[in-house]
Amino acid sequence: TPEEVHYYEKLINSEVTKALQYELPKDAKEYQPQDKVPRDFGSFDFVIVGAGSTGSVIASRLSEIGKWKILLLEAGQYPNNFTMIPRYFAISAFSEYNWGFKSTPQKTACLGAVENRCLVHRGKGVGGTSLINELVYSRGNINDYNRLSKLLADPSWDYEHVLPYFKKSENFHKNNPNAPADLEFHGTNGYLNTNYHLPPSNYTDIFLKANRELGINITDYNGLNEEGATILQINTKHGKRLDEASAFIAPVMGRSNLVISVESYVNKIEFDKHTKEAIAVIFTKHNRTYRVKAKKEIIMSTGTISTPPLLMLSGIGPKKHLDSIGIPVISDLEVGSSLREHVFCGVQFSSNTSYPSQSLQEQIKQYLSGYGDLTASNPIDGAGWYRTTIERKGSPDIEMVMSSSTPSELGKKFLGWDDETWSALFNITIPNPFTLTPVLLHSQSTGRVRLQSNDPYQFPVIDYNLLSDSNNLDIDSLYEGIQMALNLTETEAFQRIGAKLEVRQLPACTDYEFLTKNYWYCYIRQTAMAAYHPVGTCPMGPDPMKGAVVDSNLNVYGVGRLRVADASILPFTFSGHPNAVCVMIGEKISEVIKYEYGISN
Ligand SMILES: Cc1cc2nc3c(=O)[nH]c(=O)nc-3n(C[C@H](O)[C@H](O)[C@H](O)COP(=O)(O)OP(=O)(O)OC[C@H]3O[C@@H](n4cnc5c(N)ncnc54)[C@H](O)[C@@H]3O)c2cc1C
Repeated sequence: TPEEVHYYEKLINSEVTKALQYELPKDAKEYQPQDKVPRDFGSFDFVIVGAGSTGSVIASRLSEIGKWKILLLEAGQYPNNFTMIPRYFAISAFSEYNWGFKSTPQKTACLGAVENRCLVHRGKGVGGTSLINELVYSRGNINDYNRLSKLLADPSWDYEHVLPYFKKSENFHKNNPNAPADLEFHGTNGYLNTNYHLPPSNYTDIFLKANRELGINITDYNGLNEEGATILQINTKHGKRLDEASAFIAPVMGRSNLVISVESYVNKIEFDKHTKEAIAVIFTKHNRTYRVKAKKEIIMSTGTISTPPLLMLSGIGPKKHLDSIGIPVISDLEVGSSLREHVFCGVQFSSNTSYPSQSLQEQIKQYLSGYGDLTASNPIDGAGWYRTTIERKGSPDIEMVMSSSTPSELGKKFLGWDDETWSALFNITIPNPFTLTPVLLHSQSTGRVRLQSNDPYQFPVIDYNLLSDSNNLDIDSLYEGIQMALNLTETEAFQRIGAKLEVRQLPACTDYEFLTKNYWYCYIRQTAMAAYHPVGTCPMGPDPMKGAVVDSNLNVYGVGRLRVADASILPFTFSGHPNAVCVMIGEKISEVIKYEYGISN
């Protein structure tokens, strides 16, 4: 109705204005309580901490068992009408739905960002990071899982065994008849709607044609063969964001055995001194402190960046580090010691084909009918998965994403560019710009997450250490990714739209001859950023002496009744985005728990 269109127009204008003025928080002091002695919040069979992509799935699945009482604790709020608009993910990132973390000043990447800090966008709210993500549904490569199961010596993590969980969660719609889809790899009865953005984009067509010219396969990257060019699958329903809470929790909100407590900031797990079993969780809500007991288990699903500080504050972490800040050690484990990330580095081009522009009202009308620009984070949904000459792990190590790229103040803010780099790259008029962005998938470099102090209301110290491997394999791979982007734009398909490289001399790179290999290496270190896919800070593995934090059933080593289930458990980055993997982890661990308690076979 015209009223609805007017409502959304007002909502969008006000959120954009708010986001432009919004300062990301510097700490979690808003959760600091006024009391000291915890009040009793009762007891539950399972306490799940964090209602993000993984925690939402676990809460939904465990509460299927009517006799189990489940508590889901979440620091943030429920999603709203604005977070539901896929196109505005970067605006939602400048609101109370983002924790607002930043990395330490970096030396080998993010050099064009303010203070050389990469922004570490992490969602806060019921839905977690899936409230602000780009909604691409991607599982990674079959070989990622086979490599994982080998490392764990546990066949339950190989692709054959995880595929049923992917299918169980998925409700796949082949709503674009031209999209490549291996239907036998997709599920159609799950909570998680997966489909294609409509209408199909002409730019995507050009991208696929260019790939075909280069002899590259067109493929369903979530099917048998990931490698090749593709049309991305996204998690939306009738054009709206389908974050994991909307998918898995909204349909079961009526269950009386599932209690969700929002605005509840967990700051500690308590253990029985003798048995070292996790028995309670301490959290603050509306300036008060509470203790809730867990009769069976506590499951930490607070994500790759927030799970390590919570474990460390509770006495689980590297002894040396905990000793240095005066936290008594319960289990000496390498928590937070191997942060891994994807790294992206965009390259701009101009063209002679304009992207059709529409009024906001028109876009809203289409959104309300379930299609159009607002229904995807990136309406150009062409992407490719390729191997460089460096790749040795049997799966693509570069993803290429095509997007439209109209420079904006919000884009600058979202990526954290400093004025100098921003002006050099974008403060120029580029006709009909588009961007090709290679993403490094198999990063060799590792970073870490540590505590600043024993104060739970301070943010963690996040050192990405991107592109820092001594053999330069990471930067070599990204350089090859850029060459792939240049090759693609030299095809007839791209030349027909007049594709032309639009890279400027960056002030920080004037020592290098423009567009030589050395120049590109400088360009990469200036403009490459963390791709918001962090994993690895509580890695699964068979041996805690070799850095593992959890076993392959996600039990934390050295203590009892405590599991970690979120992206932090992945010991290496996959050839894909992590959200669908988190959903699979949630499905899998829920089955494992039901089995261990004699509920399912
Ligand atoms: C901009 C952006 C784009 C992305 N695009 C994609 C994409 O297109 N496809 C894809 O697959 N992945 C994407 N990702 C990554 C993906 O969304 C995440 O990897 C995934 O959501 C992580 O899930 P998780 O369960 O590990 O943690 P989260 O979803 O982050 O959940 C953690 C939850 O714990 C809560 N929490 C944290 N600390 C506390 C505390 N102390 N007390 C109580 N609650 C707490 C948080 O508020 C949050 O709700 C993107 C991420 C970003 C930021």
